[in-house]
Amino acid sequence: MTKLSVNINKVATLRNSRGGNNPNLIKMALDAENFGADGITVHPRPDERHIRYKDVYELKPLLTTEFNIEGNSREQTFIDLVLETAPHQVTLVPDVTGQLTSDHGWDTIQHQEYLKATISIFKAAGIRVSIFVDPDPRMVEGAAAVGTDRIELYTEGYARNFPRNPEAAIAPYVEAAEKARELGLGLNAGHDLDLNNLNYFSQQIPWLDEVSIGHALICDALYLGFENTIQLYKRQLAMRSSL
Ligand SMILES: CC(=O)[C@@H](O)[C@H](O)COP(=O)(O)O
Ligand SMILES: NCC(=O)COP(=O)(O)O
Repeated sequence: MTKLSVNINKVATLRNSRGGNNPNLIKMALDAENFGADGITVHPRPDERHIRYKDVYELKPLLTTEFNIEGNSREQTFIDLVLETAPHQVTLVPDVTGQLTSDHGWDTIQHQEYLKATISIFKAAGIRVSIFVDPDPRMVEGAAAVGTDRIELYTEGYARNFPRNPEAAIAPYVEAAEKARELGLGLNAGHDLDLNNLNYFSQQIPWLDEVSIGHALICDALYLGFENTIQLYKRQLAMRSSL
């Protein structure tokens, strides 16, 4: 069954807006686990506008589910943070400095040497590595060649096109996911997944290992409550019907 990793960046964004500790990020992470999350994802950025490096150090010993740290490994501070906190998984994302949010995957061919070297650092420390890629079979082949354990498919394009034409929206993702399976890569997905588009994605690619979801899930929680929302997302991943 596909795991749900709850991205708590937006909880930190809300907390930081007033400078205090409300909402309490640690409590919300632990509550997310109690409410059924299979993991917690954070994506620290150098300006610490949401998750702070200090949060990551505090979270690690307290979490009981899978901890996934996403970020830009071109920053030495990110590499140090990951090696010092030793999460279950690190997801390498080719962010550029000052980027609003992640908006593209790795070019795994152009950056082959860099990725090989960086992935080997994390793997030597016993940390599973996933790399963020666009749904392009060539990029998936490139990912296998650099030695990553998993890929994370960047799903913003799927989410954007889903309301108009679900079949067309999912097609490149199924192709990329099949390539990943053929090459023996684990498979994650994330970005803009929500209660409307998650079940279809999950049913079309049932071998998906994990989704990480933050923005929509935290927005839904404002209306539906945090516990209920996590359960609703889990249900989308569990539901199987003849489409
Ligand atoms: C890697 C990725 O897909 C992003 O979705 C990111 O982790 C989300 O975090 P932000 O919403 O803070 O950009
Ligand atoms: N890796 C994607 C992620 O962690 C959350 O993305 P989003 O749901 O906030 O768009």
